[in-house]
Amino acid sequence: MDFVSSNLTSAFVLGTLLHLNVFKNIELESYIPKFFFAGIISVTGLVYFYVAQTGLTVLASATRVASETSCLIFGIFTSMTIYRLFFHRIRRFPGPLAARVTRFYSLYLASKNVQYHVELEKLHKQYGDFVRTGPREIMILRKSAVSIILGVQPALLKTTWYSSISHKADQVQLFASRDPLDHKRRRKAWDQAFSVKALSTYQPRIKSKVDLLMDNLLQTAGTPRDVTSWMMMLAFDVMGEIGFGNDFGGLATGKEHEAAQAIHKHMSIIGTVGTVPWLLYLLQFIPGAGSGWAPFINWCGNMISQKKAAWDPEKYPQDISSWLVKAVMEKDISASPTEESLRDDGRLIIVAGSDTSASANACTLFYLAKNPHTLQKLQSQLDAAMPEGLSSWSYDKALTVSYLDDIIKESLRLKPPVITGGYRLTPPEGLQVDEAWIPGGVNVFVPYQILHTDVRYFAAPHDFVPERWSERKKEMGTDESLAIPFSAGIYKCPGDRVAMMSMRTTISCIAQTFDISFASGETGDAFDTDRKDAFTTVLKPLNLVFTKREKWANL
Ligand code: HEM
Repeated sequence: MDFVSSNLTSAFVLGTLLHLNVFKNIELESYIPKFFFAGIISVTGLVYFYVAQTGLTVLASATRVASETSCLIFGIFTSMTIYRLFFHRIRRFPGPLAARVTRFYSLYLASKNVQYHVELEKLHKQYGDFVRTGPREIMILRKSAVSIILGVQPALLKTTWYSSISHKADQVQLFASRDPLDHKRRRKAWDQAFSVKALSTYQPRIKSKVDLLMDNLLQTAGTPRDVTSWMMMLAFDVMGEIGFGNDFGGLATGKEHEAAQAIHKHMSIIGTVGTVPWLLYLLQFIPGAGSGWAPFINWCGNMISQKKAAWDPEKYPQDISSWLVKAVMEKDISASPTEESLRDDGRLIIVAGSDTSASANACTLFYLAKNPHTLQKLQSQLDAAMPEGLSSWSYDKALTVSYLDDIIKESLRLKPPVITGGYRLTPPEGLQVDEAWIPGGVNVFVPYQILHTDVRYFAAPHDFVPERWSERKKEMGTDESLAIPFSAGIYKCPGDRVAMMSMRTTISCIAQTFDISFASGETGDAFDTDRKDAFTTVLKPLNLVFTKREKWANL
């Protein structure tokens, strides 16, 4: 064998050994940038070595190094493919062949129509309750998996999916912190921001935003309104207000703020590229790739700076960011560890609270338009609680109308704003879910929407039946703990109560004041079936007509 062929063979063997002894045993995603940069340095160094030691020209050296690098990479991928197909610890779980080999198969499925949840449901129907959806990932469709994966103590770690910005807990927001101790510590500040007392300061300010919306709907009553867009503007204004004491001006101007536009332009990237978490992570190293986010990042950054400048230790915090700033200023153990992570926490307030609430409200209005008898029943209960309509509205009275909650719950069951989510890592000792033993170090998830519409767990699973949560609960065998739109366990949404408060306020005011119908030419079908799964939901426009009820003709 001549020198060149022996080098190529060695490179191939080295690639195989690298995979078997290093890559196979670590969370590769976390190290990809490091390997990438180490690779560039090694390649450059090797070209230099050949030029200096063998007298080859730069071009000839580069060509030789390119061949050797190709053989090394070929060795890595050959070993990886054989291992993943035939020797991997989850090789016995069924799933598409391509998904066993590479995460790019998920990227392919998600890119088809940004409806990864639809593709996952097809896989569930084809392969059963335990499906290998990635080389090291299993989707589980079992009731028992919910408490095992999301609820056990100590909690399972979040997967590398959450590290698309950084793998260092002190550089990122709470949601992206994969270190359980760091998360537990920081979660305290968030939970304080959603205490009963804090919520009572948010409630009138949520109502003031809903009032703005109501003024608008009253002025344009009888004409079609795109609720997808208006619920988005409402949600951003609410989260701006209770998050930072400063809204986005959407309801006042009828236009989406540039910070909100910045988020929405990029959601489908998260829905598609997010299926290969390390790829999403690498994207940020491309110069200019993140520039589209700038208006949003700047808005939140300015807000945090203002909050810090205006910090008054004597004053009760008036918004969510003030609670986070309070922890930092008082050097509390729950504080975001760095300025960078505090700013990222600021962004989390808007990202986590706005699109989710907007989607929940828009979907609930969709179901009320589609089910006039449900709307009428709700109206009569709201009328009984608040006989003077809007002028007699109070949050406490709206709370007494339990059918309102049944409707919201049913809408969240059928169309959870976080459609899939909740990716967790099995502990080193593995996990037992019913008859299946899942080895350690495997990514697992229970897709919320598919679980919520499983006929084994919900009777007439695709029908909108709010009564399944109350008078028909027994007959329909409804299991409360299975509908988990806010997830469960220690990573459960801390904003669930404020989200419910916001939804109750919005839906009760609108439903008591208006009859709701589809606009001419609107069937609601595209809205119903073409939701995009971008972690949170991206909705199609939905044109509804809000007609003032006869009863309030003089309003
Ligand atoms: C209908 C509205 C909402 C829904 C359906 C919802 C749903 C969820 C879900 C499913 C998660 C867990 C995701 C995962 O583990 O991968 C989550 C986390 C979170 N949500 Fe919400 N959410 C809503 C509104 C809000 C609001 C209004 C806020 C307020 C800022 C908020 C703040 C958060 C935060 C901070 C987390 C991360 C929690 C942690 O990692 O400990 N959410 N949400």
